[in-house]
Amino acid sequence: MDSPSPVPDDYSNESSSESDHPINIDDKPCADITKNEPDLISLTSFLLGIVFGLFVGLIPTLKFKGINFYIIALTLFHFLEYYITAKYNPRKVHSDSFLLFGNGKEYIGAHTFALLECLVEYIIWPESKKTTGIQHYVAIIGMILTIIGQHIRTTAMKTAAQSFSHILKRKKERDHTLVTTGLYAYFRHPSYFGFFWWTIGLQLVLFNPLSSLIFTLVLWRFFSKRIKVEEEYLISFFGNDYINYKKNTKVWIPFIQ
Ligand SMILES: C[S@@+](CC[C@H](N)C(=O)[O-])C[C@H]1O[C@@H](n2cnc3c(N)ncnc32)[C@H](O)[C@@H]1O
Repeated sequence: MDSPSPVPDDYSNESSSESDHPINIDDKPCADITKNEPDLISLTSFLLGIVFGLFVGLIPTLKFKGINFYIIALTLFHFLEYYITAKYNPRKVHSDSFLLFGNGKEYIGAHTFALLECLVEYIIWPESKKTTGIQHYVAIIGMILTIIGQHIRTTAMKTAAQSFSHILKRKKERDHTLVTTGLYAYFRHPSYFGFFWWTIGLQLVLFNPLSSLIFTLVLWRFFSKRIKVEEEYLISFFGNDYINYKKNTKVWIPFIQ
């Protein structure tokens, strides 16, 4: 069995399933319906909405509110991945843009592991999940990281628009331009930065010591490798423009240059 990973599989899947053939109607870029089956898209959005609504509704009932926050943030994240791609990058939107389908076993396994860790610790040591004392501050820091991380990720996807792709591009497409404005003027990889802190924030909200450590190590290792490869391609696409951009911007994920 594959080991759990907090990285959605579409990140690691190298085979392109995004639309390579632009579709325009009245000069407006359109989504390819064959890659966005309406029944699947509407059902997925509906189910994400139900789970989101259920955990909002359960806020007064559940004792440990960290669970509510976790599920609300998770469902919102997956909805926004599709929605922002559909809105700002319609030619590349695909049912996989939810980052839920494909071979997502490791990713689902990682979140299941985190929820199980929380449950087991709650059963054997309920005090460990009480939001009093220092834990109150840990929960607040976790929530702030999650909210800011989500905001940065979503804003980056909006700014990069057609240059953003969930799958790493190994061939330059005609509409791929170098993005150096907005958040990209301050962060070299804002969507990765946002996702990194979003994930760690969620583990802090659950007061999960084990998952906090494992998720941080796995994500750090993943992004450090991914950024190296991505930048080799970006240099081959944009040459000196990317080299100069790289010189003047930082990643802001600790120990990644
Ligand atoms: C999942 S997106 C992530 C973008 C960026 N790494 C970030 O974290 O915001 C990956 C794609 O974005 C493209 N990309 C990354 N940085 C870019 C930039 N500054 N301008 C244009 N394209 C970029 C890469 O070619 C890659 O195919």
